[in-house]
Amino acid sequence: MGKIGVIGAGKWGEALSYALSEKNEVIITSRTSRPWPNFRALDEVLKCEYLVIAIPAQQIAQWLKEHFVFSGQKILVAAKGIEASSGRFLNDIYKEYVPEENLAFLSGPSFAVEVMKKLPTALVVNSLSKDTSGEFAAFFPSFIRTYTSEDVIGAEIAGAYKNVIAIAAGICEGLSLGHNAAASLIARGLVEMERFGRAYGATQESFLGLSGAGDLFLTASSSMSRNYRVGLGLAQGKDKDTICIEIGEVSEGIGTAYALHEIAQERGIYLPIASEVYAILEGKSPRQSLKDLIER
Ligand SMILES: NC(=O)c1ccc[n+]([C@@H]2O[C@H](COP(=O)([O-])OP(=O)(O)OC[C@H]3O[C@@H](n4cnc5c(N)ncnc54)[C@H](O)[C@@H]3O)[C@@H](O)[C@H]2O)c1
Ligand SMILES: O=P(O)(O)OC[C@H](O)CO
Repeated sequence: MGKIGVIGAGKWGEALSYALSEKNEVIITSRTSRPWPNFRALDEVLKCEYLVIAIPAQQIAQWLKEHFVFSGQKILVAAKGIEASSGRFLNDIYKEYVPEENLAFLSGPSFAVEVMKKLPTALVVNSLSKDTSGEFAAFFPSFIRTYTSEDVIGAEIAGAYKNVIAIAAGICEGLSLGHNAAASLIARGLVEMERFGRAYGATQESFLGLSGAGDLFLTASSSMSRNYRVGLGLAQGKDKDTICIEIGEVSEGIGTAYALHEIAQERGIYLPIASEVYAILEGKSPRQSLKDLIER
């Protein structure tokens, strides 16, 4: 198998580098140097035929502008989020630099810490090009089952939106609202995600499978999720900046909630849970949000 370059050595970049090393030669780079044998300078990694980019959604546009040079690479995007400042999906950002047939997007339930332990995992590689999705899917190790799909927009929306519902689920747990409320929130969250996706031409299948329901069930039911932990913090009355400092890792649900709020306003799409998450991030009382959702 060919050489794969991973860009971004946060939790997910590190886990993907580790997993992909089972069958491939993998090198990794990041802003901060790491004492790993396969750590290399960005220039060298950019020369790889296949790149896996794990830089968060809120930073990727700037990073591409400053550092990326297209020379025919195929790229697997590992981030899950919508750009808050513009409401742009990752596909829209990347395709300014890379032909769409060279782009693939990774989705599905996948905590990095479990991948690092080689626990069984199932993921979807989504690309408009069957060749590109097939090539990336074949790179994954034996403990990761991969599927392929052409529903790029569905996978992207599902992966980003579930982070916002996970924040809501953390709030639900933090307020001790019980299992009935948690299950209702997850179920209605899935309906909301799918309705939003449909407005962009996504298929229902993506939301019922690993990219949607699978990742939502994982993230919205475990304090291993950073987004869920943001919700726990909000329920305790902490503000988002304090919570982000305490967590110390990226929570894509925050930026994505702001992006969804903007899109919902512009396009007149009904997103009750995401709208309440946005309002809570802006300081609304979680109990008032609950009341507004229940009495709606
Ligand atoms: N951790 C997981 O379990 C997991 C699983 C699936 C998907 N993801 C997604 O992967 C993405 C990355 O998450 P993570 O867990 O690695 O986050 P993390 O907080 O562990 O690391 C973020 C990484 O991004 C890099 N980064 C941040 N700003 C940058 C910039 N301006 N330029 C270059 N690099 C920059 C940081 O240096 C760091 O290496 C997110 O979109 C997340 O939703 C994470
Ligand atoms: O820890 P989170 O909330 O960023 O979630 C990580 C992954 O997206 C789970 O699939």
